[in-house]
Amino acid sequence: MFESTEHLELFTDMMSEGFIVIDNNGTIQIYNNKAKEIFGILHNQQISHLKGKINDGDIVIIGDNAVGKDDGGLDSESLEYIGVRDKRIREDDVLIAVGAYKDSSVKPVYICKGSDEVKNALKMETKFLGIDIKVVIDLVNKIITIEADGEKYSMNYVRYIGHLVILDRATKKMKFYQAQGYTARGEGLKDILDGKEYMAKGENSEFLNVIGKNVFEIHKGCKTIKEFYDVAKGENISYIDEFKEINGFPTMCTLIPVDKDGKRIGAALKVEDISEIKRVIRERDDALFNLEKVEKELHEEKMLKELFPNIIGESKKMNYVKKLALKAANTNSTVLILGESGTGKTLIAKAIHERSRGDKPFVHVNCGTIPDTLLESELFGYERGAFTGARAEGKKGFFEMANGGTILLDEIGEISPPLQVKLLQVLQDRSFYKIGGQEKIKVDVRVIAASNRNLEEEILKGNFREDLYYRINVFPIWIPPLRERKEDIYPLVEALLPAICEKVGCGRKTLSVEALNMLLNYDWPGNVRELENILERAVNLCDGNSIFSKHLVLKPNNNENFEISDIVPLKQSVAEFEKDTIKRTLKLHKGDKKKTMKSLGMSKTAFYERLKKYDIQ
Ligand SMILES: Nc1ncnc2c1ncn2[C@@H]1O[C@H](COP(=O)(O)OP(=O)(O)OP(=O)(O)O)[C@@H](O)[C@H]1O
Repeated sequence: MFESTEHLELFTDMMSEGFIVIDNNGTIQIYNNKAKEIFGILHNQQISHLKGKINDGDIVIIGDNAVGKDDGGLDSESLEYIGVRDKRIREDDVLIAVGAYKDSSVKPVYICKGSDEVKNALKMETKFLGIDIKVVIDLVNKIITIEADGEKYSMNYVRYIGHLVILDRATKKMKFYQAQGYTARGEGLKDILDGKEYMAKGENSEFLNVIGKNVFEIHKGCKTIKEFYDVAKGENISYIDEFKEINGFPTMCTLIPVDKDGKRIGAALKVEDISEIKRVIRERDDALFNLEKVEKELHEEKMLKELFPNIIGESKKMNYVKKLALKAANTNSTVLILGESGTGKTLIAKAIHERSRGDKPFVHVNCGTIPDTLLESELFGYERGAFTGARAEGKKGFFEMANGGTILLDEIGEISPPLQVKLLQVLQDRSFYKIGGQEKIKVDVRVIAASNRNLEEEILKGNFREDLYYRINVFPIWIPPLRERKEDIYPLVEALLPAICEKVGCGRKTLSVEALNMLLNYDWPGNVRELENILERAVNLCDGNSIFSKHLVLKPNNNENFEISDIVPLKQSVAEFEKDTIKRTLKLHKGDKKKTMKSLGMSKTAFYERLKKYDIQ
C-alpha cells in the first residue's frame, strides 16, 4: 500500500499520539510505538517472566471487578479449571478466586459479591498451599492488586478488568502475571486458562509484531475498530478528536479515510491516551459529588432546624427523627412514637400535628393516668343518662373533640384489652358510638400513638393485641435515649437554662465546665425530662451565676464522678431524696395518695407534712 513504509515508521514512531493505519482488508500497515504503549503492547519495562503456558497444578490467583466484562470472557468453564463450581456466580459480579489449575485434590478459596453489594473494596487474605496471598479490588481508586509472598502485581483500570497471576506449583515462583494490553496480545483470562501460550514480559520480552496482522486480532470486539475497518472498506465516516473507547481504554480519536486515485485503500486512526485526564476528571467529579453531598446535608440540617425550632438537638440520630417527623407530617397515616420516658415523644407528636393539621385541635390523652373505667367514656363520650353519675347533658369524647385534628394516645400500652378492641374498630373505620348512643359518629382524626413500653414484648406477654399493634405501627418513629446522643446535651442545656431561669424568676445562670462534664458523664435514665428537672433544681440551689457540679443532684448510682466539691449538707441530700422518692411513688400509683403512703410506710400526718414541705401537688 505504501511504498516507503520504513520512513513512515520512523516518522510515526516520533509522534506523541498513537497512529494506526490499516488497508482495505483490515490488515495493519502502521502501528507506531505510542499506539503500542497506549494499548500495552510495549512491555519491556515490567517485572520479567518467560513465555510459556499454564500447567496442571499451577496456582492461579484471579481478581476481577466484573466477571465476563473486559476480562477476555472469563466464564464458569474457565473457573472450573481451578475448582470453582458455583452457580451463584453471575456476570458482572466482583470476584476474587485462588485455586490450583486442574487439580481436584486442592479446594479453591474464593469470594464473590454482586456489584451493588461492594461499596469501596473487596479484599481477601489467605494462605494457599503455603503461600501468603492478598488480593484487593479497590473500586474507589480503580486498582486491583494481587500480592503473592510479598510480591505485588497491580493493574489500574478505567471500567472493567480481569487481573491474573499464575505461580509455578513446584517452585512457587510467578510464571505469568496479567498486564495492560492483554486484549492486543490475546492473553485474556479465558485464553490463558484455556492453555493458550503467553508472551514473555520484561527483559525477556519480544515486541509483539502487529504489522501484517488483522486489526481485529489486536483489538477484539471493539466498536471503534469496527468503524475504523468500515471506513477502510469504503464507508464515508470521518471525525476529529472524538472520545472513543478502545480495548477498554478511554481515548480521543481522529479517523480519516485514505484514498488513492479516487479509490479507498485504507484508513488512518490517530489515538490520544486520555486515561490520565479521565482519572483527573473522575477525581474532580468525586470531589464535586462529595461537596454536593455535604452541602445537601448542611442544607437539610438547616432546614430541619428551621422546621422544628422547638426540637433541640442536631445529632445524627435526632436529625433522623426530625426527618421521619417531617415525612409523617406529609401523610395522614397513623404514627407510632416509641422511646423511653422523657425522650420527647409528646414534643414530636405536637410537632407533627403543627406541620400537618396545626390550625385544628390537638388532643393529648394520657391513657396511663386515666382509670380504665373512665377511659372509654373519655375517649368516645356518652349520651345523656348513659350511666349513673353521668352529666345530664351527655359529653363529647376526645375523638370527637379532636375532629379535623390530631389525637395523641399516649401510653397506649396501658389500655386494657377490652378497650383495645374498641379502639381497633375506631382505627379501622374512623367511626364509633358514644356510650349509650345509637348514632354512629364519623370523625376525621389523625391518630398518633406513643409508648415507652416494648409493645412487641407486651404482645408476647398477652397484654397487647397484635392486630391493634399492626394498625398503629403504620409509621413508626423511635426516639433514641439521651445517653445515645450525648452531643445533644450541650445544645439542650443552652436552650433550656434561660427558659428555666425565667420560669424560676432569677437572673441568667450558666453552667461551669465541670458541671457540664458531669452531665456528659451521666446516664440519663429519665432523659430530657430529667435534664430539665436537674437544671431547675440546680438553678434553685445555686445563689451565684454559675452552676457547679455540687448543684447538680444526679441519681447516686450513676454519680461516679463524685468529688469533694460535690458534697452538700446531708440534710439537703436527704430532703432531695425524700422529695424525689415521694414524687416518683405518687406517679407510679397514678396520683393515688393512699397507695403511695402505704408503699412508703408513712403515717398520714408525716405524708401530708412532706407534701406541703416539698410543694408536691
Ligand atoms: N429534643 C428536645 N428538645 C427540647 N425539649 C425536649 C426535647 N425532648 C424532650 N424535651 C422536653 O422534655 C420533656 C419531656 O418530653 P416529652 O413529654 O415529650 O417526653 P415523652 O417521651 O412524651 O415522656 P413520657 O413518655 O414520660 O410521656 C418536655 O418538657 C419536653 O419539652
